Amino acid sequence: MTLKVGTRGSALALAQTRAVAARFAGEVEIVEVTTQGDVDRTSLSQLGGTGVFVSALRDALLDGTVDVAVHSMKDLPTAPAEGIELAAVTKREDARDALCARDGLTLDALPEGARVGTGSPRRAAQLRAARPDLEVVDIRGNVPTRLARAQGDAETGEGADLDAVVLALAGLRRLGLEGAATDLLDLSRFPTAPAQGALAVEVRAGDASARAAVAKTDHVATRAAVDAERRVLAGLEAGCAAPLGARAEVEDGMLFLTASAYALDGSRRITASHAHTLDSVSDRAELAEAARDVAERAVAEMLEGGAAELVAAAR
Ligand SMILES: NCc1[nH]cc(CCC(=O)O)c1CC(=O)O
Repeated sequence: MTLKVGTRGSALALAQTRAVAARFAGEVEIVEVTTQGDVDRTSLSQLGGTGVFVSALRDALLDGTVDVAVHSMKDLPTAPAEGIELAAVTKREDARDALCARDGLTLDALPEGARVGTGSPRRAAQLRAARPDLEVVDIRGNVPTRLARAQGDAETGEGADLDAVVLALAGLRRLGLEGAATDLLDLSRFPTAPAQGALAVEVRAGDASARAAVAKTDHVATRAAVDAERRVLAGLEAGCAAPLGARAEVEDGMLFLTASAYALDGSRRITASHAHTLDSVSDRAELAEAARDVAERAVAEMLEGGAAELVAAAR
């Protein structure tokens, strides 16, 4: 039986879905599903609510149009979805954000007052914190559209109205556009969205054959890391548009987590870092417990420091 794999129709979604589906067992068919996020041109920060990219795909899964749904994991709301199980979390790509600037410029080398585009309140706050002189411009659209704002038309170079845009390196790589990156922003100064760079593979709850077909693409350490990061989002009751960065990693027998909440204007950053020592780096139950533990401690510390106020300001 052919496994029907649902995806958004954007070039990025198609590229990443094809890449992960190639590793599923048996025959697969890729099915494009249109989501509200693809249709709506409103600013992401205006759209409100979480998961605009996700619900149409989940509906297609639940009504049997597809057997598997592949999402960018950072676009998934943290609330569990009725009737759906997370069958696999793929090994994370480089999670860093990339500055894509005209003339090969780095963030430090951008001229005073340069115009930098992003639709993400987190990236906007981080940019303002690093370079208060920059003019941060709210942009939307798919990756090539956003790139064109800084690069102009692919052939003529005309029509660029920004000096740079910030995009996820993982997305650029999957599209073969990594060459557009002119500066890779380090994760300690620019922690990225929870789960950035990982893909979520969902199946209908209890569908053992679909679960088995995708099982090989599950990466235990990535699952634990993004679980910890997403627990911070949930613990602060923040949505995907919150000015919140988080980075977790399994390394040297420990699960590390660092998370930061920002004031939208970049004037404040509240950071917490915690680690949990593991007896085994491949024991799922222990990793899940470690993720819960580091996230709980980070959330408590951030709330103590006033993070609720920062996150609420972005609603
Ligand atoms: N919010 C859009 C989105 N969702 C996932 C990615 C690509 C990177 C990833 O898989 O995390 C992007 C584009 C971007 O942020 O530049």
